[in-house]
Amino acid sequence: MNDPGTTGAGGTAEGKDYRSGFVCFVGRPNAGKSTLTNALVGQKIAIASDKPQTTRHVVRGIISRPDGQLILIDTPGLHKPRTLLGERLNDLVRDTWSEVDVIAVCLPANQRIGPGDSYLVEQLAHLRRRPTLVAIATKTDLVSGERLREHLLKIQSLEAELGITWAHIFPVSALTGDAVEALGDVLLGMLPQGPMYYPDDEFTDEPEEQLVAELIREAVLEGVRDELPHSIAVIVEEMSMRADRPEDRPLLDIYASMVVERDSQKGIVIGHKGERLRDVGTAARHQISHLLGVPVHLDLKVKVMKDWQRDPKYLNRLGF
Ligand SMILES: Nc1nc2c(ncn2[C@@H]2O[C@H](COP(=O)(O)OP(=O)(O)OP(=O)(O)O)[C@@H](O)[C@H]2O)c(=O)[nH]1
Repeated sequence: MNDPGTTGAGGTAEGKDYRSGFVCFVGRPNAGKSTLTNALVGQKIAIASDKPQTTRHVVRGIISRPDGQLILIDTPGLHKPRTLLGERLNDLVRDTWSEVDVIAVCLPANQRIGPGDSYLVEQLAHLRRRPTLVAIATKTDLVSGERLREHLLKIQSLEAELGITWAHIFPVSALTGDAVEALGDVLLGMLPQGPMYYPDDEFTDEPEEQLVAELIREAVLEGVRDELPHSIAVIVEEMSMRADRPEDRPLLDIYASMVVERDSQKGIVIGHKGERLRDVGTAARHQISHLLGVPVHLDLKVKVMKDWQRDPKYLNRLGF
């Protein structure tokens, strides 16, 4: 991702000292990743619903400065996979981690570093291509100087324990703003020289649509697995950012169809007075919105394609 020759999205670097690249904040739930993202990004960005054309990754925020651009990438957490989708999501997370320039591990100062944190760092140690690693001690406002010192030493000891090297160990409070600006400087300083990437993409790439289709399918199957195990497919007909939205309130419109094989199945999927369809829509919308990091409007219809599983024309259309 850090080769400006192949990844530029058409933007221009402002002089030869211009740095740009991709940073991913990781850490256990509640570690303070979102709050820190918002603090770093402050007023200076368009909270990104958009992504640079060069990547399939979810952009969480963009910090643009005269001397560079830092693009914060979002990934879901790693979870014990129970389904193929779960495995693919984990693969996607690891792929993303291998491609960014810097991974910043958020370790809240008010909590002991535990097995979950070690597991995460171990996963980073085993990536096929390991980016620069930074440790961020978050929420420093919640602890005493003594406790913070202990926390920082513990973070440092992970190096020997897990076979990694921190390029920096950085204490910060997103709440008070303490050291946030300095963290931005440090992160930007670690990026390679590169182009100004610009977020002007419209979520058109195929893999993302497939992922969305699968999230919808999972939501549908949740309620009807026994009744209709294999009869449901999902087509994402259209996916685009809604025009004319304020920059800080983006909305992604998704038009999708659930495909069933028979008229009788249509009723099952829709449910009494459309209740099931509404529930599925709500569940899927939350999942998609979480994955893509942008609020979603989901328009879900049900279509009957007679015996689609045996019809090559339908199968092609459904991407099998
Ligand atoms: N005191 C204090 N609280 C903080 C700070 N940063 C975050 N918090 C609080 O910690 C909680 C979790 O913060 P988030 O930013 O949502 O954490 P997250 O890592 O994004 O959480 P997930 O989305 O669950 O992964 C929230 O209640 C924040 O207000 C900080 O610097 N100081």
